[in-house]
Amino acid sequence: MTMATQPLAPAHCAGVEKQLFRDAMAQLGSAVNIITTDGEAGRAGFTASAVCSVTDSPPTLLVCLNRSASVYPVFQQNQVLCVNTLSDRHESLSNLFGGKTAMEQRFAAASWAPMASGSPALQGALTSFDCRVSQVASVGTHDIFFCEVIDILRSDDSHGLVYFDRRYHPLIRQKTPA
Ligand SMILES: NC(=O)C1=CN([C@@H]2O[C@H](COP(=O)(O)OP(=O)(O)OC[C@H]3O[C@@H](n4cnc5c(N)ncnc54)[C@H](O)[C@@H]3O)[C@@H](O)[C@H]2O)C=CC1
Ligand SMILES: Cc1cc2nc3c(=O)[nH]c(=O)nc-3n(C[C@H](O)[C@H](O)[C@H](O)COP(=O)(O)O)c2cc1C
Repeated sequence: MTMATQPLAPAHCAGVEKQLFRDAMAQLGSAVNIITTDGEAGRAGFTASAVCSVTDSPPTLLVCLNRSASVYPVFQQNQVLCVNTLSDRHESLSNLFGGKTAMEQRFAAASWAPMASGSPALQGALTSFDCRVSQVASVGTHDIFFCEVIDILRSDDSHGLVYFDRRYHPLIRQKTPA
């Protein structure tokens, strides 16, 4: 079931300038993900760093999406999505899905396979979490999609990708001693 809550009033953010907030948030290193969906409203995808584990019972993660993004109505209607966590080889793909590029052009740059929900999994992603949206909360400019994970694909041998200080950085995987 999907529940929507009322957005918090902007006054709740008063006191810290937006630029100061962004400059500070830029110091939090984060994984980079391409969030995809496919369904009645069509296919769409965007880059997101605002992804977080919520609970393992039931397995749930969250994704924050700006309601002004062109992809927003598609995600809102489809109610399914796939979180594809990127490897160090995906920097240009992340930029392509980071805005302003036509959707066909975004998807043409990589190979995809549908998960059980219909959402596209990125071939070569570190991990793909196939999800059904279970709840939605609106806060300020963004919607928080709480997503129940219904299937997972993993490919653990690539290096990771971190977004930190407004730049991408490879995250080198240490080999486990035999
Ligand atoms: N949560 C979000 O909506 C994020 C959006 N972006 C978008 O990607 C572009 C490039 O971002 P950066 O190079 O990191 O420089 P930036 O100065 O726009 O953002 C710095 C940091 O602030 C946070 N942030 C930025 N815009 C935000 C928003 N509208 N709501 C909540 N948090 C936000 C993110 O943690 C981001 O890494 C911008 O257009 C930015 O809006 C990037 C990261 C997260
Ligand atoms: C590294 C990076 C991280 C981003 N993280 C988010 C995010 O967590 N949430 C979000 O709404 N937008 C995020 N964005 C911006 C969206 O990817 C972008 O607005 C989206 O592609 C929609 O663009 P469009 O309106 O041109 O379709 C991020 C962009 C980049 C480059």
